[in-house]
Amino acid sequence: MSEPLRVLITGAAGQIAYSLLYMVGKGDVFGPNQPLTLIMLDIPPMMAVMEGVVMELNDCALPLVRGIVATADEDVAFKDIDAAFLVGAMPRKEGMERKDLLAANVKIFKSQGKALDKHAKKNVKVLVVGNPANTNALICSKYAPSIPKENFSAMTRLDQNRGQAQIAGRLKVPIDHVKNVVIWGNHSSTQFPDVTHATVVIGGSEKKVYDAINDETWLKGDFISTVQKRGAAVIAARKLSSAMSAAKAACDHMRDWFQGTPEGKWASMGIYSDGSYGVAKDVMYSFPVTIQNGQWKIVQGLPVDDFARAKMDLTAKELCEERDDALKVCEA
Ligand SMILES: NC(=O)C1=CN([C@@H]2O[C@H](COP(=O)(O)OP(=O)(O)OC[C@H]3O[C@@H](n4cnc5c(N)ncnc54)[C@H](O)[C@@H]3O)[C@@H](O)[C@H]2O)C=CC1
Ligand SMILES: O=C(O)CCC(=O)C(=O)O
Repeated sequence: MSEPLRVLITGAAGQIAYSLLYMVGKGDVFGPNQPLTLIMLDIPPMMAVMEGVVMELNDCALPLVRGIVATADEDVAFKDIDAAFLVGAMPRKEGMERKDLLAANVKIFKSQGKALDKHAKKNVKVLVVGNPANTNALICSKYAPSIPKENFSAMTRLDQNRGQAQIAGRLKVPIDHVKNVVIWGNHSSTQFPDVTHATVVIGGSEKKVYDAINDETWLKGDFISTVQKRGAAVIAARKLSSAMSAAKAACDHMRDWFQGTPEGKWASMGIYSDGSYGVAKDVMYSFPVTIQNGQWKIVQGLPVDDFARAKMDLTAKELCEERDDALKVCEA
């Protein structure tokens, strides 16, 4: 067995972390043979709660967990880490848009960017979950100039999972029969969940989702808005934001990043835009990627029609505005 990987989870006393710590600790992300040191960061007023979570984590008796560090000190938390799940941030309440969180949350990611720059391994892989996730990831990377921009990402995997679940439900097939629903852009209500390239195994053969569903009005209407507004629907029902599904999506994202995407399957992740598909540069935009040996590559050459173009541009515009607002907050 190899040396333990040092894995940081921030917001460790919060609701996403409560599921995420267990999933990571039992090997869902780094595999069944990879020992781990779990590092938990939260803010000082949450230390007593975090102590309780540490007790429970110990009581889970997880063989892969070889050490637990629980701290409120960023200098301790970011030391020599291999992977970071940056979850800790304020969640949105009913009636808010995710960008309403920007002023409160972006400063957390400025500070954690600096801590990454100073303390983390230079090949650390960083997943930002805390909202507004894309812009927080961008700010984090800007304050960690010694770490390659490719090592920062924002979570849109929950949106991909939501989209694939909608399709599987409508076609009454198991979820793993649906693949390559793409999320373009921001993890916000402007995102574009795109099924143009998605396929489904149905009746033993692979078909285009578009043909299998055979209802363009739904695919271009309710399907898109259901995925865009799913976070708000969960908040309205639970009075709390998605947590179990967010933790699962964070595991899917990091697992694919560390272990690679299966042959023929794409993952959507918010990554530093290189201008592919005519998208603005210098934003963390969600693209379809394939991953091998820990390196993602944008899936290139997909046809983009006028409908898609308008939606991809709208979400890019929002990201540019968020970036400019966030930089103002950071520089103030
Ligand atoms: N990208 C995505 O798909 C999703 C993103 N989210 C976002 O994830 C974030 C966390 O959500 P929950 O766990 O439900 O919230 P929560 O409120 O249950 O937990 C957040 C935790 O973060 C901690 N925290 C605050 N500032 C911190 C700091 N500077 N360092 C470390 N910890 C800090 C809080 O004390 C709290 O324990 C929210 O911003 C939420 O909107 C949630 C679901 C999906
Ligand atoms: O919608 C929110 O703001 C909370 C959680 C989230 O980002 C989501 O469920 O997609």
